[in-house]
Amino acid sequence: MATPACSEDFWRFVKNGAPDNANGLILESVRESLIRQEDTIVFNLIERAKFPLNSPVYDEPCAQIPGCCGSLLEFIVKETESLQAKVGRYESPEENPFFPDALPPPVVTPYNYPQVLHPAAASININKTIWNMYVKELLPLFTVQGDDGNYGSTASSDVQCLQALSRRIHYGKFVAEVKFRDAPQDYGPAIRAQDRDALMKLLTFESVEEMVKRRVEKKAMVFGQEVNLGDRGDKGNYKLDPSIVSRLYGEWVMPLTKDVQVVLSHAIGNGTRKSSKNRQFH
Ligand SMILES: C=C(O[C@@H]1C=C(C(=O)O)C=C[C@H]1O)C(=O)O
Repeated sequence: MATPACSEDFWRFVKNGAPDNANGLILESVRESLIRQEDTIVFNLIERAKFPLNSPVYDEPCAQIPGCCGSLLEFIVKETESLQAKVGRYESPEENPFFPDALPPPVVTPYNYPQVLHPAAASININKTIWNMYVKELLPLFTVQGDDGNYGSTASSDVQCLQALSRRIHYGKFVAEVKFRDAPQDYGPAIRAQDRDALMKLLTFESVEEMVKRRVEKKAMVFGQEVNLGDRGDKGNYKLDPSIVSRLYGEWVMPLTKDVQVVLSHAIGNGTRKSSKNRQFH
């Protein structure tokens, strides 16, 4: 049977229980993107680790800025997203805003992104969970305690980290799309039955996850080492603790990526058709 031309056709096939051809190449390209995104995440975390925790960025209202009632981080993320929305960032199926309410429309001609995802994918946004994980759990793990007053640079660095983590975790939408397409005979019944455990089992490749954890740890070692000419390498002294990056992936990034996939399958099972990135799921 020929591969359905577009996502809509494909999902009709799934609903009808019709088989589809597996296409390993597609999963391969999704995995390649996830691997490349690791570089961005590790670099961004190394950049953020230059600053101490600087807790006022997160804990205190930014009283000096007129019209701002939340934290400095909230302010900078909202302003960044507003600017980026104008140039069409959130038209991309890879991007999900942290503050989707009242984003301005694009002022540029929209780029014609290929519609590869099921329409329900646009309704999935777990950025609230990602925000809480980053601020409450991750930051205290990889920054040193303290306050150097460098709040603007710290918050700018947080924007990069949050956006990179959000993109990676929401990439679960693409992982789900290719995995469901590759084996509709397995995923179709689990989606229709909304069987979370069965879906998790199908989606999980433990050997891949082990490899991912080892690779990101190695990337943190390579990217975070002191580079000297000659032999004076400062071995074992890293800008970011590599074991924390491995933990980040094992405890949060990969489980949340799979959550996105399961939430998507529920939305599909529930027949979510009309959707908008303006909805937050928790
Ligand atoms: C992304 C994949 O699916 C799952 C999620 C993974 C991840 O988030 O990196 C890794 C392995 C799988 O358990 C994959 O199979 O490559």
